[in-house]
Amino acid sequence: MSERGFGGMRPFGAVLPFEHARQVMLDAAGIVEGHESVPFASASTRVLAEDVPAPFDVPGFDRSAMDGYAVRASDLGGASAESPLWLALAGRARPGALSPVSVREGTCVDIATGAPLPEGADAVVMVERTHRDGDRVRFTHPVMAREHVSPRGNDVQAGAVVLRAGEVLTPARLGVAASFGLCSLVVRRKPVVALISSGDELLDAGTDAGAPGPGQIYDANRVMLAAVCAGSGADVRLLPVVRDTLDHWRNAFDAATHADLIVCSGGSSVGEQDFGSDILAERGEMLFHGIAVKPGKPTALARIGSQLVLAMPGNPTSCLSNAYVLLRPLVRRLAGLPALVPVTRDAALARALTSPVDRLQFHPVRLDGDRAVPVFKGSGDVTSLSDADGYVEVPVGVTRIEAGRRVVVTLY
Ligand SMILES: Nc1nc2c(c(=O)[nH]1)N[C@H]1C(S)=C(S)[C@@H](COP(=O)(O)OP(=O)(O)OC[C@H]3O[C@@H](n4cnc5c(N)ncnc54)[C@H](O)[C@@H]3O)O[C@H]1N2
Ligand code: MOO
Repeated sequence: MSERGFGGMRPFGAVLPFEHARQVMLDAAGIVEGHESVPFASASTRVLAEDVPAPFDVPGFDRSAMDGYAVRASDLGGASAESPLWLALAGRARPGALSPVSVREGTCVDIATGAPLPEGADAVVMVERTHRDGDRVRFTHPVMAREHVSPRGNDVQAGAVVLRAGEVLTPARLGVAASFGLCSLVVRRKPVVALISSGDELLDAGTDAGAPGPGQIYDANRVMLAAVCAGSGADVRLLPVVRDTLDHWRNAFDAATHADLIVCSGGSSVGEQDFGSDILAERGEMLFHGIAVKPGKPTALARIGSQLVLAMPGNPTSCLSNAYVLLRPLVRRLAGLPALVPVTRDAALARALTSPVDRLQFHPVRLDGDRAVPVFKGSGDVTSLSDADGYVEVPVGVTRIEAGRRVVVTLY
């Protein structure tokens, strides 16, 4: 640990190509074990842990799909505008109860959408196609048997698996579960992600009020990382800011043994005070340190027993850019959520942009109609991404893209 060249600094050796690093990371991650039962109010976007079979038919009875009249189709065979047929009105059928009257030959029943079809009826005629005169109703069209009737079990038959383990709970799927009288579901446990910000300069807005002192800054990374992790299905735990000593790092890691994933920001580079990589080497197995990406090069991944640790750069833009392209897929994988499908836009680059020859660059851009406006200021500038809608990927080997060129923008 203490063997350091260059006056305590350790320069980066070889760094991994971005896609390689991303694959190493995804290969190291599996869905976390464990289930819990959650009420519907907090079930949206959770991942179902078990199949849900239908306990009964839906609808549970032959149901009218229209407001109108329940009839026997055979009674209206010859009905037309020229020779209308009249049926006697026998009563009313309303939702929530079986019809008190049945439909016998020559009669009809006034019925509401959603009401059980009265005994004897086999079709419904929309009210717009009829004319009522006292207790008689005139029909001018024939009707097919089953017309405007949703038969029992038409939507779902009892015993059919309507929701499957591994599916994400969307509003529609919650609606299906609700229609079976359920009010909670068994879902996969959320991965616990512990967030650590490190740096002697950092202030915590929660406890350190007032203007920063000389050389001090407010911690922005934990807030950004927490938002990305929570939006990717994690149960987020914020740990206190870690100061730049190995003992502080050790204490923080001791406090994070419950986490499935530890995400740190700061101290991931090669400086004398950058203990992030030291603690990873001390506690576990380093899977990589350094990625050929801009921003975000000093990023490390390690395994400590069953835990993963992703150590991100302190620079806010580097940290958040990596959170979008690395941390988000990692957390989604741990949570059992499907990989995000990138959403892209085609645009004309508003200004030329440059890129280092040896790193893949995720260059943030703002969309302005058909134009992609580069907005990257610097890795240390917290506003580089707040004005961005997405990024342009500039491959290794490409050092410049000229203004006016068509580019693909991947939205964040
Ligand atoms: N000799 C080299 N030096 C550096 C290299 C390199 O390859 N060789 N890489 C540079 C790159 S690229 C980056 S990115 C940074 C990352 O450094 P660290 O991860 O060690 O981050 P720190 O030094 O701790 O902080 C960098 C910067 O960010 C500020 N910071 C830190 N934490 C927060 C936070 N939670 N909220 C807001 N701002 C934060 C910190 O004050 C620093 O200004 O390394 C380069 N160096
Ligand atoms: O990798 Mo750094 O994020 O370029 O400043």
